[in-house]
Amino acid sequence: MIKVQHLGKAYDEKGKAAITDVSFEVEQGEIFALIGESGCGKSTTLRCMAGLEQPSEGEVQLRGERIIGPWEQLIAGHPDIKLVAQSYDLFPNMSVWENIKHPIRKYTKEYQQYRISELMRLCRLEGLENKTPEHLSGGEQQRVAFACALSDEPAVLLMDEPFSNLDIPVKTMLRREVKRMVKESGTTVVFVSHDTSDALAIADRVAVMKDGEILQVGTPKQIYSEPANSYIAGFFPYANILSWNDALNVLDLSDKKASAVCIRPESVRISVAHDEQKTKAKVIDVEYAGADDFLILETVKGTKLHAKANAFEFDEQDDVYIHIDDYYLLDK
Ligand SMILES: Nc1ncnc2c1ncn2[C@@H]1O[C@H](COP(=O)(O)OP(=O)(O)OP(=O)(O)O)[C@@H](O)[C@H]1O
Repeated sequence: MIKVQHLGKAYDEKGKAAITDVSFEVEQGEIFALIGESGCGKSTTLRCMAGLEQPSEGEVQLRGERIIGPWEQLIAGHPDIKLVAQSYDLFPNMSVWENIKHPIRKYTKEYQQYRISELMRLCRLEGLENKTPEHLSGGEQQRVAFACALSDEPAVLLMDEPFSNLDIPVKTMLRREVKRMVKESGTTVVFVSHDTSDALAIADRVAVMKDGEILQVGTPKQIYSEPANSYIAGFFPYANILSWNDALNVLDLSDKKASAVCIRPESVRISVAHDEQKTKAKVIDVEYAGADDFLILETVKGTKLHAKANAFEFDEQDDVYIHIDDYYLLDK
């Protein structure tokens, strides 16, 4: 559906390029996430894909046709591609109904009625028809922005940080809703986020960006369990990225060679019973987080590890024995 080929963008001819040689493809109906730290070039990539930014190099194709940049046409953008910006861009003086109607105002009254009612249902906005954006919660405004973007049935929906500025319960609910709405409508979606949990929760595939370049593209499972390098491995919270020497303190790595080792917190198995076969460690911190508690452990040889465990079962200074169930070797 959409093909990004060797895309490059330098805002300032003398300065560093915002993105360099960015390439990936997105299938029809797929949810694709671009993740990376602030300033790594996610929004620039998205804006080039929407035809709102002129690429310095490379191109973006929609169904095999090049997206024309803003310097080459009078009105920037592409009719089949909609971008939902971080600011939602709703009309403040219009009701929810009128906001959703705006992109399809040229169609017949009957079609408008049918389409808006369908979107109100799809985006769970029933009952909010007459409210203006200022009287809606953040999550509701986000759903209205989503309905507006979907109203003219774009082939591709681009979303810039759709889940930021939302509290955790709303964010969790909205991620689930977005996935349902997108899969139900068959739209192709590319969204950007600096939060790996967004990508893991709803994306079919993920691209990790750093300093304007794509480091790895894969399914959430591949990115999580086969990270291409330590940066990607460490981009997920609580990952243990150990130097080779530190790793030797907790793992038998004979016959193996790498520059670093990644151990996920859920791979650190903890027991309290004395066991000569296991590595002795001390609990140095306990972090309560409800469903996902974490311990910080330190082995007798000084290697620190995050471990997932029921925090109520442990106290600081407890002696424990650990076994590493799984790990990944990292080359750089
Ligand atoms: N209009 C612009 N003019 C000049 N430089 C820009 C412009 N827009 C972005 N940049 C620069 O390009 C780089 C990439 O910015 P971009 O907004 O694409 O990153 P991002 O990953 O989306 O960041 P964030 O997550 O903070 O939104 C940054 O160094 C930024 O300062």
